[in-house]
Amino acid sequence: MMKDDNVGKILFGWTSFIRKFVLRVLRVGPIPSHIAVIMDGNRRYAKKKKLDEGAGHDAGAFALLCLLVNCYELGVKYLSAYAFSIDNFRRKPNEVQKIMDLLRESITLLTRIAKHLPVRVHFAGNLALLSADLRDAALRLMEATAGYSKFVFTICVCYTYSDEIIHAVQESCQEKCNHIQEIRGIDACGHQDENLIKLADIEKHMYMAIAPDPDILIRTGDEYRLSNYLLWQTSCTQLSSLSTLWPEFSIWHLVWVVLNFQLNNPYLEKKKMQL
Ligand SMILES: CC(C)=CCC/C(C)=C/CC/C(C)=C/COP(=O)(O)OP(=O)(O)O
Repeated sequence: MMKDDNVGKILFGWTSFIRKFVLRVLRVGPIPSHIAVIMDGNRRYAKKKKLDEGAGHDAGAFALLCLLVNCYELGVKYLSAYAFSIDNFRRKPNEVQKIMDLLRESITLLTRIAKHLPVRVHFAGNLALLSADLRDAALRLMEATAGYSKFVFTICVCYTYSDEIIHAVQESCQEKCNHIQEIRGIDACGHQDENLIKLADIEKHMYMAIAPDPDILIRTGDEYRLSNYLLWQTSCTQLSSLSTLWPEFSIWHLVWVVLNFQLNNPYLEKKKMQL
């Protein structure tokens, strides 16, 4: 279980001189605007440390909140995390329940953190699949932090890219239908091109519309797949697969990944221009 005194540990326990110095040095180079993470290796971490499975996810949530603080201080503007995919509902019921409980605790913790760090928290995914109380807590946190614009933390929950694209297409169709109904009988024939669904319509209705495409996607736990995560948004993203288990992800891994981004940046920028 994540404890409330973790707020202090996350915000103040890590503010060492070395950490601040390292982040300042890193800021000399280009800073990624958006970092996304696939947090693999929580159960393996628990096994390695001879803990129960839930403790691995607790440690993973703590690592994520530390990354949030480090990204904020580094000057990154968006952090997105794949916290729970729709496919994860196929796991054992007690494991699903534990992750849901952890999400609930994380919402409480983030509400407290937001009092110290002006972070906008956004939940991206099919929130209708969450239990009513968890969905309400998520919506309340989104509403409470909606006024912050310096940093956006997106928690992808009940998310898969396939679901995101179906959602965006359905919403776009619905919007066009409403539009056609409005103009029917006035000048419907003259609006044919307007009635076609365009790229901008789809993008507007993506769950991830709140953030630009990620500059870096980190996957831990020695996995090299995208697992239905942000497939639309990652055509020009630097992929960093690390063998580290997620709960062991530290500031040094972040430094390594950002340094690689800085080295590759001229190439990535050139590729973006060619799109
Ligand atoms: C603050 C916040 C939103 C917290 C998120 C909590 C958290 C770490 C969720 C990760 C969930 C998950 C299914 C990870 C994959 O690791 P795994 O369980 O598949 O582990 P394995 O790769 O060792 O099997």
